[in-house]
Amino acid sequence: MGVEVSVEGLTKSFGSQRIWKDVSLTLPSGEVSALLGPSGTGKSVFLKSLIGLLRPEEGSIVIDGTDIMQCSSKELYEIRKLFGVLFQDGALFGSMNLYDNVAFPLREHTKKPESDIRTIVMSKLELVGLIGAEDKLPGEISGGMRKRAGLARALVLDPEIILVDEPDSGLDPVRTTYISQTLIDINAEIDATVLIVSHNINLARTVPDNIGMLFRRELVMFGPREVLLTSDEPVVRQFLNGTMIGPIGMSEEKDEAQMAHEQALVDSGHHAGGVEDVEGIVPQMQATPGMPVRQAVARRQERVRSILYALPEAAQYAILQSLDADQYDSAQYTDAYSGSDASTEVIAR
Ligand SMILES: Nc1ncnc2c1ncn2[C@@H]1O[C@H](COP(=O)(O)OP(=O)(O)OP(=O)(O)O)[C@@H](O)[C@H]1O
Repeated sequence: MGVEVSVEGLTKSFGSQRIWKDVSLTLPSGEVSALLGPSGTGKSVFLKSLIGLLRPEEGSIVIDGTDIMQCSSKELYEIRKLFGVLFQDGALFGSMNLYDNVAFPLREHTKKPESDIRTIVMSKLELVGLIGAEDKLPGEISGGMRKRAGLARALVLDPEIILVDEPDSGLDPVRTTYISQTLIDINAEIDATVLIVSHNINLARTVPDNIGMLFRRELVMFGPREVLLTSDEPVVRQFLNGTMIGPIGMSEEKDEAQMAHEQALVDSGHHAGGVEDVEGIVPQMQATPGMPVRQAVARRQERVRSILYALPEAAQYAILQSLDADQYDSAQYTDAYSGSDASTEVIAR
């Protein structure tokens, strides 16, 4: 099972530019989490901080018992071996074919013979659906194939934590769904802890077990998917529906006057863009039939049961709906609704 990543009070600035402050969250072991947020809110900076490529000025990042903010560079080197990272463009070497690109970390970091390397590389290429394309150069294949090759390379050292930066960027909706399915299948197969950074609404609605969102230099929320997907927070609703009406603006956050002006335009008949209000929760994607059972599902059910009372009412209801009726008698929890605090905005992390 993948390891837990626990972030506490993390703050990052570049010079006088504050990116985010006091970010605390825990990526549960072996579950798939997604970090959403408008462009420029520092999602990639967060991801790079987790692997120690950027250094926040405050806070802790505890991975497998080691705080990488405090540890030695030798310890950080060891911790990094737990990670597989898919950068936005796949970050492949342009002069190497896909086989050599995927084999690269094995040749660099292990002493495995070429016969073992071949077995591993081919199995990862098969997992991402690239068998037959081993001899192609990155420049000869589509963006979607480059991403899948980058994913295969991120997997060869059997990572316990997989970080994925915008798997959907540059892909059409269908290819985005295919790569989403691949991520779920990988989680089923190797039970790694996964963090996906994205602003793709479909992916956010269907892939992760847990969702967080960055906005205005803060983590607005982080928790089971049902919390964000049922949230009434204006910024969350606007983001999920992709409309212009709400606190998120084109280049920076809007002020009250701008919001009032836009609302007046819409009130007088102007289209606010985006999709119709999508209410409720669409089912989460499952591992492809024939793949191993995704262990995260049962673990997560146990986990959300234990924090159910601390969640907003709508999220509690959605979670109860999603739990297997055979295993779970929701009637015994009905009383919990009346006692819960529906105005809770930030949930237990
Ligand atoms: N190495 C760096 N030095 C200085 N500023 C940086 C550095 N890396 C990122 N930034 C700044 O940090 C802010 C957040 O960038 P980041 O790429 O993390 O945003 P993001 O949420 O991932 O955006 P997008 O969704 O558009 O990819 C930006 O203003 C960016 O210019």
